[in-house]
Amino acid sequence: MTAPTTDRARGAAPTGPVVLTIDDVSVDYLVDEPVHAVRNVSLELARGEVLGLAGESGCGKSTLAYAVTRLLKPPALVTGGRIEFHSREGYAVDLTAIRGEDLRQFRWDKVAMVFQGAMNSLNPVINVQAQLEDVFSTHRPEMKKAERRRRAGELLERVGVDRARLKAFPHELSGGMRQRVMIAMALALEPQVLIMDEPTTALDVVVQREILDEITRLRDELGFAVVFITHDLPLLLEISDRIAVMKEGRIVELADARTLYTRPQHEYTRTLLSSFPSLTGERGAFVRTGVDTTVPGPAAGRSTEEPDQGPDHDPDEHEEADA
Ligand SMILES: Nc1ncnc2c1ncn2[C@@H]1O[C@H](COP(=O)(O)OP(=O)(O)OP(=O)(O)O)[C@@H](O)[C@H]1O
Repeated sequence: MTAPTTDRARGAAPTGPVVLTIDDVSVDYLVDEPVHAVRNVSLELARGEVLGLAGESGCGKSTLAYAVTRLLKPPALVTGGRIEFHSREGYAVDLTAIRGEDLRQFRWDKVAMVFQGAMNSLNPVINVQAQLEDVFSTHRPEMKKAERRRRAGELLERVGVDRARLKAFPHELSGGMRQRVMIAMALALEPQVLIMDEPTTALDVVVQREILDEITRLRDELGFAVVFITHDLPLLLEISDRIAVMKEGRIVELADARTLYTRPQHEYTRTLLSSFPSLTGERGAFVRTGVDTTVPGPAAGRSTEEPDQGPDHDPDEHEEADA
């Protein structure tokens, strides 16, 4: 087991078997003035959990994701640490050492990714069906054409897109649908870890919410773990089991979502929480739970907690959100 990142991380160990261990990982960008983008980060991801990675722009979230997926390119250099994948089948893979064909096989198969703007990386001249089938031709060469075809249709429906869209070209789909196709591709080989870096940022809020619900449902159904990266802390509070807060390349706090929200320990986490008025205003409950408690109805009245904002915080100040 890895040593916890900080004292504050101690109460936030994963509950259950670990699928990914990030142990003391550091990444530098070797430019004129080297940037220490990730500094001694240690994290454990439990099988099937959603781990949110929060922090302001430039704190190193994407660099960490790229280190895990081994997609870093020079001038980036992993200067230390170890990343290990623990397979459901009982073996471990040292992701810092894996190379060549092994790495190519590993990626998508065990750990898949959906990045911001991934929807724009679909090939514009190939229809959705061919792009989905291509994942199988590359990684499952033994699969027969009819099987690939069937699986492509199933995948599309799994992410909430009608099978009739298989023949569509990317430009014929909305942004949300294209992002769903990317999620379908990432899930094609039933990976055990899905890394999502701002996957819904470019989409409008309604579509964003639909896709988040879909990801949560698929996680429940398929049991993969998710590392969900965004600067949008309210969103993470909604969807994550645990949240790691990153600042200047380090994880400064790691806790389950509720604890992080109600009892933030680190000054920076408090600052981050308070920078989202939606979390503390009367609409806070909606932002956190998706249930609008300001509108009378069956869902109204669901209890939510307000964050501990330090000694000056007046607990009655936001009582409407708790009503
Ligand atoms: N190719 C590069 N060369 C030099 N420095 C880089 C490079 N890519 C990223 N950095 C620096 O590394 C640090 C971490 O960047 P990173 O993109 O990982 O942060 P982030 O938290 O993902 O930000 P964002 O939310 O804006 O995507 C930043 O200081 C950034 O300027």
